[in-house]
Amino acid sequence: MVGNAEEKSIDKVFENLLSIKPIFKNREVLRPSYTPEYLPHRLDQINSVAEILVSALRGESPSNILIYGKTGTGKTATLESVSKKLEDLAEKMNIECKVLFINCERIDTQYRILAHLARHYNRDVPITGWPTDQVFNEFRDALDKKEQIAIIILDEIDNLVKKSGDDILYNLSRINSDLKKAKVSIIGISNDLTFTDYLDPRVKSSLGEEEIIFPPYNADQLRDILEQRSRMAFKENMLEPAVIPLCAAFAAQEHGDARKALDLLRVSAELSERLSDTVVREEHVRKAREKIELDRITEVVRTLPTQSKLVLYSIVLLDSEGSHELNTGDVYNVYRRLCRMIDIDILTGRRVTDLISELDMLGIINATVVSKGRYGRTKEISLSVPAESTRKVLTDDYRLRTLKEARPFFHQQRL
Ligand SMILES: Nc1ncnc2c1ncn2[C@@H]1O[C@H](COP(=O)(O)OP(=O)(O)OP(=O)(O)O)[C@@H](O)[C@H]1O
Repeated sequence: MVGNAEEKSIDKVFENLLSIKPIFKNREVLRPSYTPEYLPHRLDQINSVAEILVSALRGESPSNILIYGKTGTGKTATLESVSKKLEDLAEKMNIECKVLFINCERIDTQYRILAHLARHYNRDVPITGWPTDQVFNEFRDALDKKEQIAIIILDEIDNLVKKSGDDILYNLSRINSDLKKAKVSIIGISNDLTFTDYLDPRVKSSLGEEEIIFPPYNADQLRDILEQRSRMAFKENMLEPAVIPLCAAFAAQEHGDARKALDLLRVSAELSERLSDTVVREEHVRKAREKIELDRITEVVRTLPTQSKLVLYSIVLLDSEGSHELNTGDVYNVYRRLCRMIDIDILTGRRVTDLISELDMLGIINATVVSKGRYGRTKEISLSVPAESTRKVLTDDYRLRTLKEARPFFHQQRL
């Protein structure tokens, strides 16, 4: 009997859910993996890239390019659309020209990049084990079998250089002098304007033959981007008029990131859908913004090293005790107790001060240096994130689990 009733109520659940009028026409177009055919407010950058790459259609190797811009400014999307157009035209004109996209966040060593390139030209290269020279020769020989142009795009090139140095760039930027038939151009895409400081000057001048900057979007531009996407994503009249301007304004405050604006719009609509609302409203946007921020904080806190988690937990405990003007000494005292409780090495006061600065940089706490006159300087510390959810994420870590029951400490009690 009970089983039957349950079955019926499950049927009802689906019935109810299906009776809600869907807000989305196509949710996928709001995801970062989707690139629209037309990119508003990137015409100048599209023209600059195309003016350089057009040489490939004349059988010449285009100049190398360095592309800079903050995250979410459309660098990858622009390069993807220009590359696709270039390859289509090359095919029509019977020119052998391929654009090879490499994400250096994932493929982040010289060996892996060369192996990836060699495999693209059907060479069998093991995942590890060969000397790098051999992999390089394999790629070069495969490429040079016929007249062709390879445009290698190294996305997130700053990651590659910081992790593995610039040998790969040195080798690739000199490859043309070794090739008889084929030609290679390199395009590096970076979020970090200063990454070329890490490069050998020869690599720097060869890679940076051309430089293109992608500025952040302002609120009006983000609004156009969201309008374009929402026409594809939503059924008609599903958004209240204030929704898109608000998403655009929030994202413009966070360095004009189109990815953030699109995420905010998608999460707002998902929230409205979950609340069985008929349209997306301003309040959904505000709630979605809080949810995204909380998810971000949770992820940052969850992935902190144990020692930083202990420092943060000390601040959370002091905060829950109602101490509003915490200083480094208070935090250090509680931190030492926590370390003893779970039998973990105690770091020096100086090191803990460094960890406090790192938490400040991550936006989890706010630490301001204050002068104590002849007693030197200290930091006044406060939490920038909600204490309860932070405490929960911290004690989800099995090493800190036994601290769940730790009572708030009285920081006046010096050790
Ligand atoms: N002008 C634009 N028009 C429409 N969508 C855009 C535009 N610029 C960026 N986007 C969208 O914003 C998202 C992020 O863009 P993209 O990945 O190109 O940024 P990026 O500058 O390469 O960022 P990152 O440096 O983090 O990789 C993608 O979904 C992309 O389609």
